[in-house]
Amino acid sequence: MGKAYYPVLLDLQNRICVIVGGGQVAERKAASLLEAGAMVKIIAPEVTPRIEAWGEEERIGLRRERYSPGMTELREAQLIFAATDHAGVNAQVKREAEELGTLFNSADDQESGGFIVPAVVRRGRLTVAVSTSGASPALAAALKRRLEAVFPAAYEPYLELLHDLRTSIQEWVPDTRIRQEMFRGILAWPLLEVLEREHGEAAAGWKSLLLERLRRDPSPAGVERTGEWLLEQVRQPGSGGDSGHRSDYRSNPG
Ligand SMILES: C[C@@]1(CC(=O)O)c2cc3[nH]c(cc4nc(cc5[nH]c(cc(n2)[C@H]1CCC(=O)O)[C@@](C)(CC(=O)O)[C@@H]5CCC(=O)O)C(CC(=O)O)=C4CCC(=O)O)c(CCC(=O)O)c3CC(=O)O
Ligand SMILES: NC(=O)C1=CN([C@@H]2O[C@H](COP(=O)(O)OP(=O)(O)OC[C@H]3O[C@@H](n4cnc5c(N)ncnc54)[C@H](O)[C@@H]3O)[C@@H](O)[C@H]2O)C=CC1
Repeated sequence: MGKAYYPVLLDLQNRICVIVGGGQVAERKAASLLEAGAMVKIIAPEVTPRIEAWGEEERIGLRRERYSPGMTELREAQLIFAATDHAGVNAQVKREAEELGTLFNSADDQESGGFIVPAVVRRGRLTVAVSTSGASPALAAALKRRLEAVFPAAYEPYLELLHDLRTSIQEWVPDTRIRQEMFRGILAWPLLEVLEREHGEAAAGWKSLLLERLRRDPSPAGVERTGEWLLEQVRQPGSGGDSGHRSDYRSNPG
């Protein structure tokens, strides 16, 4: 059995991340770093057309040179990636990263003692990361594709809504234990089902209705009652009632 890695989610917003190498692997690492809002700097004599374009658009810093120890970019970096096709160069980058005490990723050496990158499914605030600890990157990528089908796009607004409900409940309910019971109770609501059909204003309408109900009855029992009410709306969208939002739901069943 291999070693056990410790998974974390890094906040790299506006942090400098340096990639030595400019091929396919460097491009993939750079794309996900840009998604995370990092300031990416690439050092390589030859780069892919996409990296070239990012350089021209100044979306990344591009230094078209061979790596040599002591470059300013590495000293400023929070993370250092070695992704050249020369094991010797990658090993040199590793040595410098160790001297600097900077977290390091090697594209070609799992024993490098740095961090490794998982395959990722993102749905807004939801991150599902898969790793095989280096045993089979191909399997990590294949499992990611399977998980993409498990998590539909509605998870993005679903998490936004859960976040808003949670923030309000934190204001209304002083007791942590009661809050926790409420948060767990909300997971039983058929919210995902609603958000798969309702978008924009209709979805916002549901949000205010749910918040209003919870505000009047901020308790675990209130969560349960609101869940039952919501289920009723979802199951029998045609049954009576006085809510304009409910008729929105009825008029746009999918
Ligand atoms: C250790 C690790 C270090 C690191 O890079 O962080 C590493 C190392 C190596 N990868 C190699 C090969 C491939 N890597 C991929 C793809 C990905 N590799 C990624 C991560 C990792 N790769 C880390 C372990 C992660 C884990 O196991 O969980 C992903 C998940 C994330 C990312 O890179 O962003 C991304 C998928 C992203 C996605 O699809 O979403 C494919 C498949 C493909 O390209 O379709 C192949 C070819 C098929 C195969 O070999 O399986 C080789 C051999 C090179 C050779 O043989 O020459 C090495 C070196 C070695 O094994 O020593
Ligand atoms: N971790 C991963 O996911 C994967 C890792 N690999 C490994 O990563 C290596 C790189 O793969 P690719 O990107 O496909 O290779 P590539 O051949 O497309 O790119 C190599 C890059 O390294 C640059 N380079 C070479 N010498 C350099 C130096 N002295 N200083 C700075 N840059 C230099 C080149 O200019 C080029 O941009 C492979 O050799 C393989 O060992 C391969 C596939 C996946």
